Amino acid sequence: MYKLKRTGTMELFYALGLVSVSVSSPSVAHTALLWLSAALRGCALIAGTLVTFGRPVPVLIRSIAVYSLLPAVFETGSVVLSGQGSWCDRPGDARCWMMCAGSSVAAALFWELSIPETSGDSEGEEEEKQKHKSRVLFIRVLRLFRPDYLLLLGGLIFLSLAVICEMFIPFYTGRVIDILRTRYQSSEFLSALLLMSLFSLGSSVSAGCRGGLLLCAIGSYTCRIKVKLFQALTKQEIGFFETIKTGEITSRLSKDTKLMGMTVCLNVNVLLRTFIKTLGMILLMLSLSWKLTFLILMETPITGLIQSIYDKKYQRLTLALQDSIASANNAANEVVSGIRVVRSFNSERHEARRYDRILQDMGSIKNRRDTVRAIYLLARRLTGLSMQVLMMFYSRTLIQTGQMTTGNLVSFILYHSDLGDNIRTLTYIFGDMLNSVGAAGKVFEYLDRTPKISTDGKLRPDQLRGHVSFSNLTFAYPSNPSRTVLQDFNLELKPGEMTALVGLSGEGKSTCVSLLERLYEHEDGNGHILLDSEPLKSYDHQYFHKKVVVVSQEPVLFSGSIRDNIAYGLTECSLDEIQEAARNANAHDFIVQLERGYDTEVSEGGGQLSKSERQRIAIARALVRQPQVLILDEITSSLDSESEHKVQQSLANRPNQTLLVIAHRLKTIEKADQIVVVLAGKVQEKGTHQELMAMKGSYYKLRENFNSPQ
Ligand SMILES: Nc1ncnc2c1ncn2[C@@H]1O[C@H](COP(=O)(O)OP(=O)(O)OP(=O)(O)O)[C@@H](O)[C@H]1O
Repeated sequence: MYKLKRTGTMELFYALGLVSVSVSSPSVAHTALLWLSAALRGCALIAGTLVTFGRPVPVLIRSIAVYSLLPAVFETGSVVLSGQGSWCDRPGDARCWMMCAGSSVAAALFWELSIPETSGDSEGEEEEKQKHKSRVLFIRVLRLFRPDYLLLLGGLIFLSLAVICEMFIPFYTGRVIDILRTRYQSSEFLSALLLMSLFSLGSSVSAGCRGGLLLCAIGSYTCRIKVKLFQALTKQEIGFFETIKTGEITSRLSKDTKLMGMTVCLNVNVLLRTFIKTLGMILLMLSLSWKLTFLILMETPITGLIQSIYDKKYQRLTLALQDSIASANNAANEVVSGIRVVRSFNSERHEARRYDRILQDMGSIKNRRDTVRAIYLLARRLTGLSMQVLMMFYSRTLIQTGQMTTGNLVSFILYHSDLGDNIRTLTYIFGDMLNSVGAAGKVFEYLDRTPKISTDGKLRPDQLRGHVSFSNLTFAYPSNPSRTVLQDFNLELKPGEMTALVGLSGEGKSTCVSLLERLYEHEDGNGHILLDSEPLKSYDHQYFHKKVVVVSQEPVLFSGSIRDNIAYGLTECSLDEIQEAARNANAHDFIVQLERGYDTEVSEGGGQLSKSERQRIAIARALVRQPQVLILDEITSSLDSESEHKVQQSLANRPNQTLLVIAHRLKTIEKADQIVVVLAGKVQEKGTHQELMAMKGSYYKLRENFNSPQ
């Protein structure tokens, strides 16, 4: 006769009439009673904490939940597995009480150490927002896959087929063993063997097709995103490139776009495959022995928790290690590139010590990472081993009582060894998916960015005179907004006239050119720049850059032939036009002397040409467009006098062109119609050479300085 002892909380329930059932053996009623008492005990204790603290304390709630539920879980487990009750069938038993109290404290401690509470509401909200953002990003990444839906669908179908086939292989392995162990019937044996081979073949073929289709989808997706991102980047204003490091941009283009593709394809592939496989395996295991399945599933939360803690810690340390490797490389690079300074300041020892310190830091991070991995492997092995021992022990009883065959056990063991791996993969993939979605976030940030300088202008007049006026212009660079570079700047460039900007270095001459080229834009209300009385932004982007062309101080050439470089950006340009422009820039003669003439490949940056040759190609590139406004920013420094003469002659052949020249060699601009001296971002003086010399002001002083022996 089984009686509940009237102890503790149970006495209270008893008194309230909630517990009054007596059962002679473990039964459904007894189990229900245990669960009811667990629920009531939990509610009473939680109510007690609420009254005491006035608010729910998560750590206490968790401990109470474990403490209250454990006896019922333990007892139910014992009844299900062995058919006998444990010492928890008597609620007052000290062993049960101690086990529950100890386990709940251990569980609470384990939880607190591994998954600490967030410190405040704002952090919780932040986390929630982050999750929401990740979900939104994930959907966006998925949507961009639209053109590859067919490939993806095919991949997913083959994925499911591969998984289903794979799942049946251990099942038929067990069957074959059973047939061999018991009365052997060749037809049964052969059919089991045939099915096993068919499933193996099906799984291999489907896995191959799945891999191929998904890789195709990733390739096409990554390529599409790269092009989109590249287009978005090239539309950005120059100020954007000054605030973002080149490394960051290239990393978005190469690494993050690839990660985005992986997010959906590889992770979803692995996730789905593992998920379907896990589910299927659990179903098959249940069909083999539901009791044994129930036993081994108890391991799942522990494996999941261990894996998730390990992933978080390991990832953090891996990132730290990467940073540390990068700083060690930086330190070495710095010393190697600046070895002359290091040597002449006798700081070899100092640098060696610095490098050693960085390496030691790196070593310590590496050790910590390896320790975490060792502990993880140990914990994983121990859990797996304990579960295997338990499983073997229990399966012996099941086989002896005829509830299971040896073949079933073999299948079961094969499934079990896979199950642990699958659960680990599932937990890992979730973390990895968040990482990849983070990469997508950075790519979308650039994709969504609206350039600060618009290119929506529509104006394309048939006739452009090329009259430019800067009026009351005030400007500061976006990267240094507190420093005004141009202040109330006024300047007029007339068609058919040559204007020269002169002045000391850093006074604002190139800034005028950058503004006229629309590389930067002044803020509204800070003056105007008008071209034929219209603001620059109202002109069509392509039209504008065909009519207003600059040749800058540093000639930039791109990889491709010389011909491509001269016709750069023009859709239609004949070889005659190219050669004509090259002649005017005094580049034709040296080009035809090259082995492949105009088809000579220019390496990136034009490395194998001299600066003067590169400059002449850059001038030809400007002249071939027959611009209405031509800007030459300090080009004469890299030209010999013959080339300079030739260029001046060809410019004289276009009498209606507006010409703006920046020059340090003042001799070259004496013939200019207007010379403007720029000082501290303002127009200091203007006039012809003769007028300015007669004034004996800033221009005169510049000339004097220029002519005086250094
Ligand atoms: N991209 C930039 N971002 C921030 N400040 C800049 C930038 N470019 C130039 N400046 C600053 O603006 C000022 C004017 O520079 P600018 O290049 O227009 O002078 P400059 O007269 O053309 O000089 P130089 O003759 O040496 O080319 C300088 O003080 C310079 O430091």
